[in-house]
Amino acid sequence: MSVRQAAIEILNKVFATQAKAGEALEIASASFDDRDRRLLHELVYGVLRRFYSLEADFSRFCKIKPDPVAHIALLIATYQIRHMRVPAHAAVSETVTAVYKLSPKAVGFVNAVLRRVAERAPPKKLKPHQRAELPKWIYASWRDAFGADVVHQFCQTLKSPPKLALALFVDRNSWIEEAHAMGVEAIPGALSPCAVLLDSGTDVTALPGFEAGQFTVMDQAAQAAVWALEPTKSDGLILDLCAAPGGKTALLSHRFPKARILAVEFNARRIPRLSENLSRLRCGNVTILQADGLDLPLEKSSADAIMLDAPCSASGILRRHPDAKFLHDSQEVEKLAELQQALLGEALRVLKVDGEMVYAVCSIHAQENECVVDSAPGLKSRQRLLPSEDHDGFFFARIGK
Ligand SMILES: C[S@@+](CC[C@H](N)C(=O)[O-])C[C@H]1O[C@@H](n2cnc3c(N)ncnc32)[C@H](O)[C@@H]1O
Repeated sequence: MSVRQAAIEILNKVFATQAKAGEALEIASASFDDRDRRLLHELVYGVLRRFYSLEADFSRFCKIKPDPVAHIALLIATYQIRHMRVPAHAAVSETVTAVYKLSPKAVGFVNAVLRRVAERAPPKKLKPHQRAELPKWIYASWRDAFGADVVHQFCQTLKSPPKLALALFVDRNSWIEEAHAMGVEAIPGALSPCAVLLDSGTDVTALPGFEAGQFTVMDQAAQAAVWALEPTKSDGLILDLCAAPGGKTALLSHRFPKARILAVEFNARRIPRLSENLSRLRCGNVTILQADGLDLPLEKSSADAIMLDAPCSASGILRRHPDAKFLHDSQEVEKLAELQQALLGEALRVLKVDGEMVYAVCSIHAQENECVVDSAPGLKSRQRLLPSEDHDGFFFARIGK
């Protein structure tokens, strides 16, 4: 199978069956060498990031509605013509060959449309949601919440891959010095005392301390949510609800080495990875519990502190996971908000009086943010970080009892 064919199939799975792009890519990548794997990755993520402007571009030349394969092929080829250093004739012919294998009757149509795309400049005017590369409903909701200028500004940052961010469990200055000595550019992150930022393509396995579990990959906005937790007792019981794959558990474990940490995860299929990560990151004070965060097998008022990193629509991490904008609609966001509210209620049941918890989500929709926490009587503070060049969008709130 060619790279373009694989890209069409992966994107089709994302659009038609709401598959996660990362998982589909991991499966498909196994049959390609490094160079083709990088190309496949770039085609899939490039199209997901710039879907709306690409669609507006080629649609000018479509007299009929393309079938799903033709639609995705047009996205892929238009992406190559506009954003990659692939000669237009090669982008067209390679894509047309892939269409021939997957939907032969669409070949003539795709070929004709792509030739027009290659001859013409991109459209001068795009609708606001197309400029922001967002579905209409997300654009409208964020425009109303944050203002059009702010949305357009942060959406610019969503069009390219993010920096690599690490949470370090060793002295940050010494680690950065070691990285510099190896010729690796690394700078401290401003949002977390243990964050460092590196170029997006950096190979983590070649960095100092990888084998020794001295760091984990985690955006610095997510780290800030963990640093927001201020337990009254640093050697008590800390619950990490919704723990897999364990990034925040690991940071909690290293921040509070004397605490007993219980990492709760509902999805049994995610437990092996959680367990593997925690042992690689030397988190000796953590016990894993497979349980439903909505019905915890724990006494009322038994935990000193709780981190609740709730499942969400991932609207804050579109730069990292641009498929998230195709996976949830506004009704699903409402359903997620109900789940988040219920998880918060159960967390507050098991939290000790005078204990403290952090509610966090990597989404910036108000429904999943202030609408969830504002009715909590012990709300102490809340913060929404909008996505930027240096970090993801994130929301976290400190809540006492
Ligand atoms: C946002 S992810 C957590 C990321 C994790 N805290 C980290 O930093 O690596 C949400 C997790 O919640 C889990 N989850 C979903 N519903 C749950 C429930 N009812 N009880 C416990 N965990 C749940 C999901 O399986 C998923 O692993």
